Amino acid sequence: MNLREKYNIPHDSVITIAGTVGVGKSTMTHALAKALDFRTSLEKVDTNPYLDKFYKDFERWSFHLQIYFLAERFKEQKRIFEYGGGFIQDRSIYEDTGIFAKMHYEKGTMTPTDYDTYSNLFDAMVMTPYFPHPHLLIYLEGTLDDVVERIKVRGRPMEQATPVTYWEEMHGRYENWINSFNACPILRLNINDYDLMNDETSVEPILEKISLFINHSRF
Ligand SMILES: Nc1ncnc2c1ncn2[C@@H]1O[C@H](COP(=O)(O)OP(=O)(O)O)[C@@H](O)[C@H]1O
Ligand SMILES: Nc1ncnc2c1ncn2[C@H]1C[C@H](O)[C@@H](COP(=O)(O)O)O1
Repeated sequence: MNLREKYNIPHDSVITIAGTVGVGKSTMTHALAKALDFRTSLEKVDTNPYLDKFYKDFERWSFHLQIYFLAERFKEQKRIFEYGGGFIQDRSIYEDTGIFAKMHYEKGTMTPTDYDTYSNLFDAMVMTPYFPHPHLLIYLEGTLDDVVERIKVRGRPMEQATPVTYWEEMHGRYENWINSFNACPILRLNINDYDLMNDETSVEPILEKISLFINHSRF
């Protein structure tokens, strides 16, 4: 019996991993996909044509970057649907608008007109009865210090050059965002309660929790 069967997790489940930059979403995505024999839907950072430019000049590139992310995530959504589920998704589409676009608009690095255009497009594409929401959103939470340390260790140059106040602002916003999120069931995991890098068996208690949440909410 494989782990998916052991924990009675439906083969067509779609699980999305949310949380601030550096908290461990990609690591969790790979670990869960491996354990469940699911496909991954990853955020591609290296091939993003706007990300470097964006970090150098938020005002100039924030609208372009949001449109790019929205298109990429929507394409991924289509791919997940076409395969009939069985996916772990690295970051949810909801964070693009609820965290990033909103933050840049409110901090003055996205114009009101651009934010309005982006929000209208997002709502028309995502906030409709036809958009398939994930079966579960796993929210990873950690302290600001731990997250900043992980960003440092990972060493993406554009993130190193970004002031800590940016990560601090984002960290605070995530807490408020998750408290009012209601598009699908949420499982909160604290990053100090598991260690997927050094202990492979730590995935099993997570699968157990996923099973409880998914089977409680899916019919
Ligand atoms: N349990 C862990 N303990 C220590 N470091 C971790 C752990 N999980 C992830 N990391 C490291 O933290 C950094 C950020 O993780 P990553 O999965 O890329 O985060 P995200 O996708 O949320 O940005 C990476 O360098 C990764 O190796
Ligand atoms: N919607 C977004 N707007 C701005 N920046 C974003 C958005 N989504 C992701 N990002 C950035 C943040 C990181 O630098 C990279 C990858 O995110 P990660 O949380 O490390 O997977 O893209």
